[in-house]
Amino acid sequence: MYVSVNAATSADGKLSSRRREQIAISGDEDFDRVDRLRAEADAVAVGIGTVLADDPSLVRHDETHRASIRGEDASPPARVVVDSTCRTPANAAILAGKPETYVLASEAAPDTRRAAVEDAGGTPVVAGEERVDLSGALDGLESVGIERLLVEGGGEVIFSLFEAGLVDELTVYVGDTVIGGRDAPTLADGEGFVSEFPELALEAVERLDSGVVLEWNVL
Ligand SMILES: NC(=O)C1=CN([C@@H]2O[C@H](COP(=O)(O)OP(=O)(O)OC[C@H]3O[C@@H](n4cnc5c(N)ncnc54)[C@H](OP(=O)(O)O)[C@@H]3O)[C@@H](O)[C@H]2O)C=CC1
Ligand SMILES: Nc1nc(O)c(N)c(N[C@@H]2O[C@H](COP(=O)(O)O)[C@@H](O)[C@H]2O)n1
Repeated sequence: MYVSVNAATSADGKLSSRRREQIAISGDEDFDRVDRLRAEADAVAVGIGTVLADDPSLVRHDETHRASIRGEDASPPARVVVDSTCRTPANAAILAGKPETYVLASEAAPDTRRAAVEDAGGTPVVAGEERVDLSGALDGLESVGIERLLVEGGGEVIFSLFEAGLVDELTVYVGDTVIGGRDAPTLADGEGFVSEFPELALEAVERLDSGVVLEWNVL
């Protein structure tokens, strides 16, 4: 599977404030760029922290761009939540309507929560004992035809993907603001690396809105 990570940070590397509320760091041009990235993906993923903070639907994408790649009848990209214990609320926007939503869970998810996710329209994919085993879960997604995954965050999931060596490409929009705060989420949180830091090769730099888009391949 090809895994692409895209997120927007403040100039000081924050995804949001310490309140963990959704902040529009991107401007219109960058949101349009993200819609094109979504259109190129088989599925768009976020972690449960992002679902609980932002309640995203992940439905919006550039339909014209998708049709130009896949034809007019192409179905929209599927949605994915990384959610060990199936905490995704039944009324979460990410479970509403179409397209399909895969909930990547672990064995620790109680049967009642798995059933609640299914009743709300989601499809659990179980990998790992306590937390989601991301490598196994992505294999599960591949088995249902997902070859290109766009991950939008948040910082915990992005770090774990890097830690597991699963990221192929990283794109970051750096906006023109400073958020600050030691408890505010950053692009890659988790425990952090202390050695053997992932290495990136800079592929492109583009001015957009009042910020810049940086695109790296992961070596
Ligand atoms: N500016 C931007 O582009 C974006 C900003 N955001 C912001 O980011 C914040 C949310 O980020 P964050 O709190 O880091 O949450 P995440 O969305 O990264 O979700 C983290 C949760 O995912 C679950 N999880 C399951 N398995 C794993 C695993 N193997 N590795 C890591 N996590 C796993 C964990 O919960 P459990 O154990 O219960 O399963 C964990 O707490 C919000 O403030 C949101 O607004 C989010 C996306 C993009
Ligand atoms: N690219 C980007 N720029 C920002 O400034 C953002 N705040 C985000 N957030 C991500 O977008 C998701 C919401 O998407 P929908 O409104 O459902 O289309 C949100 O959950 C974050 O993952 N992204």
